[in-house]
Amino acid sequence: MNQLLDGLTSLGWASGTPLFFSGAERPGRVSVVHGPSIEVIWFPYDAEAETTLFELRRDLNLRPVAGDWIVIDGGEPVRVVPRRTSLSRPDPNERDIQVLAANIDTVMIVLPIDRGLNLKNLERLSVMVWDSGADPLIVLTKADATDDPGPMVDEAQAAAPGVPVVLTSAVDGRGLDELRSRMGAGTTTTMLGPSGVGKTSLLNALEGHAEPVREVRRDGQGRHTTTTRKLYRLGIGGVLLDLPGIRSLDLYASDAAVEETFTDIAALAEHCRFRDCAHDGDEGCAVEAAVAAGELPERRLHSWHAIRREMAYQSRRSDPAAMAAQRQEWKRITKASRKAGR
Ligand SMILES: Nc1nc2c(ncn2[C@@H]2O[C@H](COP(=O)(O)OP(=O)(O)OP(=O)(O)O)[C@@H](O)[C@H]2O)c(=O)[nH]1
Ligand SMILES: [Zn+2]
Repeated sequence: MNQLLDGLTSLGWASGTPLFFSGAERPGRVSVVHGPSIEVIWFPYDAEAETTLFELRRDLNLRPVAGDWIVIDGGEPVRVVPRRTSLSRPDPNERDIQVLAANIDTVMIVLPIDRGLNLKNLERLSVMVWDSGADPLIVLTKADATDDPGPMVDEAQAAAPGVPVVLTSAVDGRGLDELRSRMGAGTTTTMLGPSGVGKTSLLNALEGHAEPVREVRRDGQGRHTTTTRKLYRLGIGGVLLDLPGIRSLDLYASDAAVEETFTDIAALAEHCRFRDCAHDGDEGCAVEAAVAAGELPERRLHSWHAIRREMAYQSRRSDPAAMAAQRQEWKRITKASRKAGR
């Protein structure tokens, strides 16, 4: 059993958290979803990990995503473990919210500073991360390509109050140890950021001390060894989920997540005359007063307005009634499968 627990830890399971399988059930983790099938790294017999492609069962309690813990019984997935955190965005094709990845502890918001820092992207991404339940970490890349990174570190800090900011370079290696120190055994990290910001370079640089997860793959024709380029088992102990699908910046988040990112505006809003003040020409608005007094950058209030507008659009686009009904259905199925499974 101890060896199995070590194996699970190497997939990002935090020791000390409750075990999610019992009896003949076997544990695994979803590394990637290919249409109707899921790739699962799991432990069929003992502590030796294998990767298997399973067809998705229609009656699973949740539609699995990368990062999900999953229970295999009788050679097929029978249950997705309730998620601790989930990263989501509006589904580009359907009127719904799409969960992109599950059970991520830290989301690195990766942005370059070689040509100035895009604060708007930083704010949008932090809202998305706060909403997921994971801890955000701002990673500024390409520090070697700018003479004076200091002011941009300060700007990043001011744009996301309370979120740690790490200055890095894949070229000279600065900041990498600090990232590694946050990626210890039993943690799962992923990276968010637009194309070209340096995510792949960062991963390769971190991987100087790491190796991709390597297991035996069974594909019906026998067994052969392979590597999974989606779920990296880092030398430092943690797991890095590399999810090319998560590179869009569409936003869906709760009001609470916006407040976490805009704590400065939330604090000022306490002093607005009206509780439902829109900070947009309203009488007695303390936020606009702070902008006028030069205490709050105007850009910051513009971002806040833009993000709120976008969220209002997204929530109109998706159908809340249909979503609520779907959630009820999931709950019902989870309960039923728990009763049947134990
Ligand atoms: N000077 C400098 N250039 C870097 C650094 N990291 C990445 N680059 C360059 O930036 C470009 C994009 O880097 P990638 O790592 O491919 O970026 P990415 O975020 O993975 O891009 P996508 O795969 O498109 O999402 C490449 O030309 C890299 O050589 C760095 O630390 N310093
Ligand atoms: Zn106001």
